[in-house]
Amino acid sequence: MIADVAKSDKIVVEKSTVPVKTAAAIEKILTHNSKGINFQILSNPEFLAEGTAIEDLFKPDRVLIGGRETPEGQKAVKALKDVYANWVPEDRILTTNLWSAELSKLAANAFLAQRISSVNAISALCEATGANVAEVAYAVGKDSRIGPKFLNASVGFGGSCFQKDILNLVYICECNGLPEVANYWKQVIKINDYQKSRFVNRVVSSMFNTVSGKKIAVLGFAFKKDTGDTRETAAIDVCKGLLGDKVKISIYDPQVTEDQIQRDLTMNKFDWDHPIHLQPVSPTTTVKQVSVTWDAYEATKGAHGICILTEWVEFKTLDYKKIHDSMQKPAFLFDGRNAIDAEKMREIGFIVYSIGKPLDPWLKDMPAVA
Ligand SMILES: NC(=O)c1ccc[n+]([C@@H]2O[C@H](COP(=O)([O-])OP(=O)(O)OC[C@H]3O[C@@H](n4cnc5c(N)ncnc54)[C@H](O)[C@@H]3O)[C@@H](O)[C@H]2O)c1
Ligand SMILES: O=c1ccn([C@@H]2O[C@H](COP(=O)(O)OP(=O)(O)O[C@H]3O[C@H](CO)[C@@H](O)[C@H](O)[C@H]3O)[C@@H](O)[C@H]2O)c(=O)[nH]1
Repeated sequence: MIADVAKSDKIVVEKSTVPVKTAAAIEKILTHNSKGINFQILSNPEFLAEGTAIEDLFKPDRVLIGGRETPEGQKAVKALKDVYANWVPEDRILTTNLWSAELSKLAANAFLAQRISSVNAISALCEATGANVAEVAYAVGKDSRIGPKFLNASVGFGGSCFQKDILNLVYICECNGLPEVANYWKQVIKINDYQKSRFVNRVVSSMFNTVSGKKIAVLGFAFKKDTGDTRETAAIDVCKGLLGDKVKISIYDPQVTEDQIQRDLTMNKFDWDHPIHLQPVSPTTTVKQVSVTWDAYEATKGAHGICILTEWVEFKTLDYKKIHDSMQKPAFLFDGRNAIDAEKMREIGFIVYSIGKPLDPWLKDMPAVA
């Protein structure tokens, strides 16, 4: 512990995303072990996103520093502010009290995830009514009070942060006797789970209500493009949902290894959060119905359907005519990211499902039961 080795006063900075009041716990532990040394705890949450980490570091929307409202606390805040001031404009460095900084990080992620669940909820209604979610999101986002970012309907948000941080927020609400507020935020996760199962149901119902014995190619396994991270990726739940129906799945992702995919599909939810030596995986527990390829054409060869689950740019420029020729007919394409031009795919001969877009007559005849 830092208290064991510190020989002079220290500033301790929380960078990780933590429950509100964590600084108070750290402060207590350090003070009780301090041997006369003073510790100032600061909250300085990290807002970078994967895939854009360096950009976010150099040009952050804001830097947030929370500290005690005492002269010592404010001195510590200033010391950290001076470090950031080397490359971040001063008006982007916000200073608050400790609890505001800790809570702002959780609130920011909850708001971001809520936007995705909101547009995903609307995507279900678009499919039911013939509206187009891209047009709706564009029109809604043109309102400057709402703004255009983070309104892309998808198969569901993933990543190590959103779900964990909302559950963190929910837990804090419950601990503070606020069950209504807790339930409000829980709903963001419920809609995300609903979106993933809705996608699986759409795949199964379109393919004559069963995928048993069929081959599905999954293009993209990472939780978003430009990362090999698979934590909480929607692909895990979609693959597990399909595997319930004895499907054969062939997966291609430019950044994710076979080992990682097998581990994800055999592991229980949240087990990835444990140290690797405690993870319950052995070579005998691989999923036999799943194969992993290093080529999109190999993955799709002989397949009955394709699911696009990550918006990798290279998926836009694949030779879909060649892919269609190599597939079983009718050939299905389920685009969980609205990543490709559905009209062009229809011209090639695919039966296409795009999240939140007007449905093919084929899909209308086979409504998915969510
Ligand atoms: N990944 C991101 O893009 C990102 C962005 C902003 C904030 N964050 C936050 O940063 C923190 C780290 O995220 P990450 O993606 O680097 O995670 P990570 O899983 O890669 O790293 C977490 C590390 O903490 C260690 N750890 C876990 N529990 C521990 C414990 N009880 N005691 C000591 N060590 C423990 C793990 O062994 C691991 O080395 C999280 O709080 C996350 O919410 C992450
Ligand atoms: O319009 C959108 C935007 C994102 N997503 C999905 O949402 C998830 C999260 O995306 P993103 O936020 O870009 O990635 P993260 O790296 O998880 O970053 C989030 O989580 C980090 C960890 O807390 C924060 O620091 C960042 O600010 C916050 O954006 C991914 O599955 C995306 O595909 C959508 O489905 N639709």
